[in-house]
Amino acid sequence: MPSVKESLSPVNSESEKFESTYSITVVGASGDLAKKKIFPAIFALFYEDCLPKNFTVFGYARTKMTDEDLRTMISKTLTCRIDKRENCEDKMTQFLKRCFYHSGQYNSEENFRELDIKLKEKEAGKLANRLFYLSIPPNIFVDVVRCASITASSTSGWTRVIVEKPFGRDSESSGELTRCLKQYLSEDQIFRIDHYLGKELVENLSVLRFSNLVFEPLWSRNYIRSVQLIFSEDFGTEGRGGYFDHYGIIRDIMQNHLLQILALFAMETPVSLDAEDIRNEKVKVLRSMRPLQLEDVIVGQYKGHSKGGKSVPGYTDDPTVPKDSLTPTFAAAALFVNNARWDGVPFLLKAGKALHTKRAEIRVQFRHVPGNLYKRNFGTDLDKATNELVLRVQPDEAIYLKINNKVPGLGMRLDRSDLNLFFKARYPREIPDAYERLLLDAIEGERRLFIRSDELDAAWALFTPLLKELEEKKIVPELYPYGSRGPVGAHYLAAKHNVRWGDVGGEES
Ligand SMILES: NC(=O)C1=CN([C@@H]2O[C@H](COP(=O)(O)OP(=O)(O)OC[C@H]3O[C@@H](n4cnc5c(N)ncnc54)[C@H](OP(=O)(O)O)[C@@H]3O)[C@@H](O)[C@H]2O)C=CC1
Ligand SMILES: O=C1O[C@H](COP(=O)(O)O)[C@@H](O)[C@H](O)[C@H]1O
Repeated sequence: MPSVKESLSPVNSESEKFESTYSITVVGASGDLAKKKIFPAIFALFYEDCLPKNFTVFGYARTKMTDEDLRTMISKTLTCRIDKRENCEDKMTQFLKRCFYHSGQYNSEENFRELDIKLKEKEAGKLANRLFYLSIPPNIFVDVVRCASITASSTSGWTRVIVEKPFGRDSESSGELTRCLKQYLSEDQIFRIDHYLGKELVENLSVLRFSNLVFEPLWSRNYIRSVQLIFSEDFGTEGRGGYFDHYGIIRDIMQNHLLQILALFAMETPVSLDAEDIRNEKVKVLRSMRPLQLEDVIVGQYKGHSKGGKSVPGYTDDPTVPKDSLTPTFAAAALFVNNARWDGVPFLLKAGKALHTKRAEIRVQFRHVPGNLYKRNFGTDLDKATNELVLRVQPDEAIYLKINNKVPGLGMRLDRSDLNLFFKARYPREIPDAYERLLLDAIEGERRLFIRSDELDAAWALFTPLLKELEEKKIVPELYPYGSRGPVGAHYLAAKHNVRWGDVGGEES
């Protein structure tokens, strides 16, 4: 099977009949994610000449649309990093010629056979590789996979399926989903996407650690005092309340995005960069986690308020959310990896909607310098003198290290300063969206950034008992005002583990 890059190279007419064709079928093409992320990512890959020569894009959904309607939808809703580039319009015109639409039901074998006929027309008897992107609610994943797989055996190339989260709501439903999908697909055809793994700084985490001798030896309980994984959004669940109320912030962000980052952060050195070697190490971390207790977690929910004639809605003001909903829109948790490397180190995870800022970061707080010669220069608060390594995942990607430095001049005054790698300044080019990287990886069969079923099982095994307890005991979330820094309970949780949240220490902390 030629790689995408090989198939980008020119071919002579003799070899043309052995060429591969590629198709991406976006199932749920009329939906929010397809418009916001998937079509823009496919177009960006096309614009950058990263897609194979013979590729076709199909949209599939129940909504009645023509090919032209889909094209109009794509060009009208397209906002991506490319859209201000030169010759974007020409490229768009070329791109749209490769986009087609088929309307059908998600459980209709007949409708998928019709799609198959249209795909075959484009494939023109060549080796046909098909990627299906399931951008649909999870209750119809299995129907679609069943119908799409009927035609898979009649194609000569590979068939792969990208599955969007949520992969179930707990161990049981996730296990059931995996079993059902595996009736029709093998594990290596399933690409479970966690788009945080496709973010530049998350990929860079392993590079930073494993290719820099100044960091790798420090990566353990001997030097690291706490690790903080923080996700905050400055908007609420507007427009997605119905979905969100069934899941909550722990399932929406913590059990997947933050836990995946934790596993990557804490894993042992993999044998190689091969997908299976990396995923083997991640799964070991997930299986080594100490079971989560209720007292390790605090939950919150945002409330509305009005200020100066402006009002913001609370979570339960959303008409699709029950007035008495206890679903958390904020959670903070202390997790521990029970192994020799991380014994006793708290991994503090925090995720919240409707907070004061939109940010995602990884913060590594180091221990105090033993017998610090300069301790009297820091007054009584030695915490202010600890080094901290921050990977700002978004916005404005950056890696910075907080160090202590002498303020120039006479006398001895120390200042906490940053060694700062600000990506925009160092690399003045746009960073591809996570969906671009992940789509390209799926086309190339690179599984490193996708979730394997045993990783998923381990992630749910960790969170399911906690989620059940929160729900059975009807734990009432602490209310916090929309646009605030979240519930104070999060500070008590950190204090219990003798640390402070690094993101609330100052203006540009
Ligand atoms: N939106 C986002 O930001 C994110 C979404 N996701 C996940 O991606 C997937 C798609 O998300 P999103 O685009 O927001 O979803 P939508 O609710 O927009 O659904 C996508 C499409 O599926 C069809 N659909 C919707 N509800 C039903 C239903 N009950 N039964 C059958 N078909 C239905 C609709 O198409 P039609 O009626 O034309 O058939 C709709 O356009 C979901 O699994 C979601 O959890 C993950 C991360 C972020
Ligand atoms: O998976 C999800 O992620 C988004 C946040 O993604 P980002 O790339 O914009 O940071 C979040 O809003 C959504 O609730 C969740 O389902």
